Amino acid sequence: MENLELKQVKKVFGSGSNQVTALAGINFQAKAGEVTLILGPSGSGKSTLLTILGGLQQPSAGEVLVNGQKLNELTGPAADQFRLNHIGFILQAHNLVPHLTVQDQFTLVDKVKTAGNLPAATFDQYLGQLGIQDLLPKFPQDLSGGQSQRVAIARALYANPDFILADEPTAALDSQRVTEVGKLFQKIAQQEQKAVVIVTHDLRLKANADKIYQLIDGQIKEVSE
Ligand SMILES: Nc1ncnc2c1ncn2[C@@H]1O[C@H](COP(=O)(O)OP(=O)(O)OP(=O)(O)O)[C@@H](O)[C@H]1O
Repeated sequence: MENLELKQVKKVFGSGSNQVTALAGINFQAKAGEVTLILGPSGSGKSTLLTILGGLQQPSAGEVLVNGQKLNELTGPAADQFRLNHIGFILQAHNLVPHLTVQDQFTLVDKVKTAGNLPAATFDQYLGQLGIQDLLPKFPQDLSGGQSQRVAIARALYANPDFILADEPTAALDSQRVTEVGKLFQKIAQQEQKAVVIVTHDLRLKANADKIYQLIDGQIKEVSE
């Protein structure tokens, strides 16, 4: 798996006077080895782009391609299997399971995806870099927003996906943590040849991005920084 691509992707919600064009014909590519940042104001289409890229929702028009193969023609169990094996989502609602400890959030991944998850030594390193080793016995209700965010990042990384798609992964973090998370994403992209796509308002992540795009009113353009 090397790249994930949008070709002429449009997404329109509603109809008539309620119609909203969230994405107005997007061409975009996320490549293995790179952290790609997509910046944009609220309502510019960032979450829509990310969820279409990962196959969580379908475009109204256009194609989603994985290494040139059409992802948006996969449906039902085949689409679920593809997402499970290749895509790691870090979503705004961290979606931690309320009655499971942090440790068990990761054990649950092993139950759902029985092969290909990270070896314990590598995962321990990531836990250390995310500063969450001490949180393993805790329940989600006892975590701060920033701690939940870092656990959600760790859970996505644990499944060792080819593509890591993150929606505002650092909103609740202080600047030092943002730097650490940014460095971890970049290390994983480079050393493990993963493609990391982050949609965010958080300009602090620019320091660890390889490509930066701006999304405004459903249109995307690369910015040179
Ligand atoms: N399921 C939906 N039904 C109707 N409109 C939607 C739906 N999802 C998104 N939209 C609209 O599409 C536009 C883009 O929304 P989106 O959530 O992708 O933006 P965003 O850049 O992620 O915003 P934010 O930074 O606030 O999360 C907005 O006008 C939003 O109201």
